[in-house]
Amino acid sequence: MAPWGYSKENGPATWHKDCPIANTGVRQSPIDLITTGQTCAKYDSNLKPVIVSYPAFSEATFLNNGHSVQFQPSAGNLSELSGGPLTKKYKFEQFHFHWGNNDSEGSEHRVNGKMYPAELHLVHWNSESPNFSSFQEAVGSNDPHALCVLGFFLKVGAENASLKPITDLLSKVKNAGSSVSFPGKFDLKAVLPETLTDYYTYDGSLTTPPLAECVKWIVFKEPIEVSTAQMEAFRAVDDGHGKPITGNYRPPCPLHTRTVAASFK
Ligand SMILES: NS(=O)(=O)c1cc(F)ccc1F
Ligand SMILES: [Zn+2]
Repeated sequence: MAPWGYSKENGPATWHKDCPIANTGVRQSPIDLITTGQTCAKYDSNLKPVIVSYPAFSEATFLNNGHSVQFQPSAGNLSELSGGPLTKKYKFEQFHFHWGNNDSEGSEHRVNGKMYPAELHLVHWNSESPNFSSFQEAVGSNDPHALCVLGFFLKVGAENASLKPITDLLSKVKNAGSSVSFPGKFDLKAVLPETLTDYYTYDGSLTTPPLAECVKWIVFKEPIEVSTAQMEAFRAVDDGHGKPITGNYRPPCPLHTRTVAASFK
């Protein structure tokens, strides 16, 4: 079977062939975050602000893996996540993006059916579990909260100076399989909104194969602005089959018996 992707031949509707959980799973991601009505997100006053400790990364690789672009710091990175719905401390692993080929599509999560042009995922793994001591082990652990992914919507507006070092590098990883060592330091904290208080949170999965159901999702209400030029830079990245990656997002999955909590009214 051709490796998975987002085309007609190998896209989300075909993933169940190698990954049955795509169709049988009851906590798959992404989902449509509904804010009113029956199955809507429920305000939980116990939900605290998310706490991130992201010292500027000094050593990292930026790569195009054919289905996204990913920023991966060296193993020594000390970036951590806690607070919010979490009871443990999580270690930062990588961040990557999902985007579309126009501004009306591209995000994986949706809000009342609305898609944003892109979505940033900050991936972390529980560094306090006795059952695993690496990201890869965490993914294979069957622990329901082995991973925590922070999702931020991107919307088109002013140029994002904090993300410019990343979007300026996209042309250097145009070819699938290419990677560059990130020049200088990158301050991820500067990319995020000041306050990480307003978010949706629910139990879900990886949104690409192996679709493991091990993710505590935290999706922030407040989008991050990027310019049209910055969005266009994502759309020029190739998928390894001579075509640009122009829609590396999985459609929303059924909620089943899950509930979504909101940290805000
Ligand atoms: N899109 S995702 O954040 O669910 C994700 C993160 C990984 F580390 C691996 C696979 C994934 F699909
Ligand atoms: Zn992702």
